[in-house]
Amino acid sequence: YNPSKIMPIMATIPSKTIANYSGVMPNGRKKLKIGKKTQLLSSISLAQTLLCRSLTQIAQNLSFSSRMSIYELISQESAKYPKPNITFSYGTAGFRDIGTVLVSTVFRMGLLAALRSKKCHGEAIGVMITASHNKEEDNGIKLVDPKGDMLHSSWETYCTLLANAQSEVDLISVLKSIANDENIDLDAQCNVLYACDTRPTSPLLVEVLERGLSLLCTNSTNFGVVTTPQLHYFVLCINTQNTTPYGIPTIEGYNTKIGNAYRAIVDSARTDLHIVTPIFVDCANGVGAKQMQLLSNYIGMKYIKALTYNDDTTTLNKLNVDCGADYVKTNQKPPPSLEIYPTRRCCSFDGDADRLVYYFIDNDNKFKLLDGDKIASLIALHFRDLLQSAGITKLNLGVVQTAYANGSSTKYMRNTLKLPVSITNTGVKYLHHVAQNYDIGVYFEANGHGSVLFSKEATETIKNTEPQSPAQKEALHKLCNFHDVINEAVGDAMSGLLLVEAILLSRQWTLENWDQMYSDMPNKLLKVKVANRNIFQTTNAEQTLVSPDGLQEIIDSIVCNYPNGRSFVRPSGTEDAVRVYAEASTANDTNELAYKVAKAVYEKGGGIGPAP
Ligand SMILES: CC(=O)N[C@H]1[C@@H](OP(=O)(O)O)O[C@H](CO)[C@@H](O)[C@@H]1O
Ligand SMILES: [Mg+2]
Repeated sequence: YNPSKIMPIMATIPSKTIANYSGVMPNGRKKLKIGKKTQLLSSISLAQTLLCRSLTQIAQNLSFSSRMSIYELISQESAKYPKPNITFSYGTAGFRDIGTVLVSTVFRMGLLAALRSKKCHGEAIGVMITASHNKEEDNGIKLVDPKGDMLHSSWETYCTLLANAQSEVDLISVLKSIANDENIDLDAQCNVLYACDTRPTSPLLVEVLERGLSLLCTNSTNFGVVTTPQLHYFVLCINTQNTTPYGIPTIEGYNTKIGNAYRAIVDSARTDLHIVTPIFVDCANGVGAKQMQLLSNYIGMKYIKALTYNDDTTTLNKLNVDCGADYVKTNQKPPPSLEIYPTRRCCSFDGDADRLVYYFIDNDNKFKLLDGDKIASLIALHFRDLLQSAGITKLNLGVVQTAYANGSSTKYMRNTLKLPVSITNTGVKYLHHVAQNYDIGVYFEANGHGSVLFSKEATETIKNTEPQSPAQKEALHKLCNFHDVINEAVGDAMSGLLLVEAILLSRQWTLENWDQMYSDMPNKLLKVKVANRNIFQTTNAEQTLVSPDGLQEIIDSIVCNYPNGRSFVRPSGTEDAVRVYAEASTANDTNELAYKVAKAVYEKGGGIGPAP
C-alpha cells in the first residue's frame, strides 16, 4: 500500500461521485456542503484529498489490526479517553453527568452497544445521547433494546462495570467477561442506531461513540438530532422490518404514520374543523421544537394548530431554562415566557421530548395542571368507552402508575372507571414492563412520561372483529387509528400530544372539561441531600423503606396524624439526593407532612448541608 498510488486511481473516479460520497467518509465530521456551483470545483479537489486521507487511515488500521488483536486495539483507543475519577452508575435513565466528563463512558457504551447487538443476533440496538430535562451542560447516554424499549436490566450492571473500569487492563477484563458470560461471538453481526439531542456537548460525544462503535460494529447509522422517542421508534421499525413492520424508520415515516392516524381520527370525529383551536407548545428550547414543527407541517393547519414556543435551540443556556415539562410540573406554574390567559390551551415538552404536560388558567386566573396522571385518566376513559362501543369485552384494559401518582387519579380510575391499576417502581422501564401484562396497558408517570401498549391479542381483535352495526364499525375504525397514533416503543411527547388532541376533539372537550375528571390531592415533592443515598432501600413499589433501620416507623408515626395523609421516601435514580413525597387533604397539612418527613430523613439518614 502506498498513498501516492491512490491519486492516479482517484483521478479515474468521476469527481461528482467522489463529491457525493465525501459527506459520509470516516472522517465525516468535516462534511462538505456542496451546493453553490462556484464552490464545486474546489470542493471536489478537497473531497479527493479527504478521501485519499481516509483510505490511508483505513489501510493503516487494516495493517495494524492484522498484527494486533481486537482487544489490543480497544485498549489502545481507550487510552485516549481516560476515565475521570468519578463513579458512574447506569440509573433510571442511563448515565447522566456533566457532558464533558462522560467521554470515557460514551466510548465504552459504543463497545457495549455493539456487544448487546451481537448478543441479540444482530438486531438493531439504539444509543441516545441526551440528558432530557437536566441542565444544558449535562449530558447522558442510554441504550435502547431491540423492541424499542429500555435496555434489559440484566445489562445495566455491565454498563456500570464497563464505565467504572479504572485502567485499560480492567476494561479489557470486563469486556472479556461480558463476552464470556453472555457467550458472544465478537465476529457476529451487529447493528447500532444512534442519535443525540441539541446539547452543546452532543457532537463531541457522538464522535467518541463512533470511535467505540467502529472497533466492534461494522453496521451503524447516525440518525442525527432527533427526539429520544423517535430513536426508540426507529429501532422498533428496523427490527420488525422483516416480520410485521411497525413503520418506516425515518422522520418522514414517523410523521406519516402518526400524522395520518391523527387526521383519520379527526375526520371520523366529524367535527367542524373550525373548532380546532390553537395549542401552544413549549418545547423547552430542545430537540422537540424542530421535530414538532415538521410534524405539524405534515399534518396541516386545518387539523392541528400547534404553535411552538421556546424553540430556540441555537442560543446557549436556554435549554430547559425556565421552561419545559419538568419546570411546569415541579413549580406548578407556566413558563414565564409563555403568555397565558383563560381559554389559551398550553402544553410543555421536556428537553428530549419524551414528557408531556398540559395546563391552562381558569377564569379566576388559577393555574391548572393536567399532568401525566390526568393524561392517563383521559386515555383510560376514552379507551374504555371505545371498547364498549366496539362491543369488545374480552380485552383487559388497565393502568400502570408509580407511587408518585396523585391519589385522586388512582381512586378515579379504580372507583369511577372501574379499571385495574398497578403501582410499580419509578422509571419508565418498570411501567412499560408491567403495562405488558394488560391487553391494553396505559402507563404514565405523573411527570408526563408514558404510552399505551397493545398486546398481540388486542391488535388482532381490533383488526378482525366483524362489526354488527355502523356504530360498532366506527368505534373499531377509531381504535385502529388510536393504535397508530401512539408510539408504543416508549413515552413520546409529540405522539402523546396528538393522542390527547384527538381524544379532546372526539369528545368535544375543553381543557376545563378534562380537568374536571377529578381534583388533585394537594401534594409536595422535596429533595434531601444525604451523605450516602445508597443506604436508602425500599420495598412495596418504593413506598416502604427497609433501610435505614427504624426510619419507616418514624414516617408512619408522622403520617397517621394527617387525614388522608400519604408520604414515602426513596433514593433518586438520576440525582444525588433522596426524594420525599407527601399528600394530604389540605395544602397546609401536605406542606407540614412533607417537611416533617424530610427532617426525619435528614436526621436519621445522614443528611448533609442545610437541614430542610
Ligand atoms: C419523581 C420523579 O419525577 N422522578 C423522575 C426521575 O427519576 P428519579 O429516580 O426520581 O430521579 O427521572 C426519571 C427519568 O427521567 C423519571 O422516570 C422519574 O419519574
Ligand atoms: Mg426526557
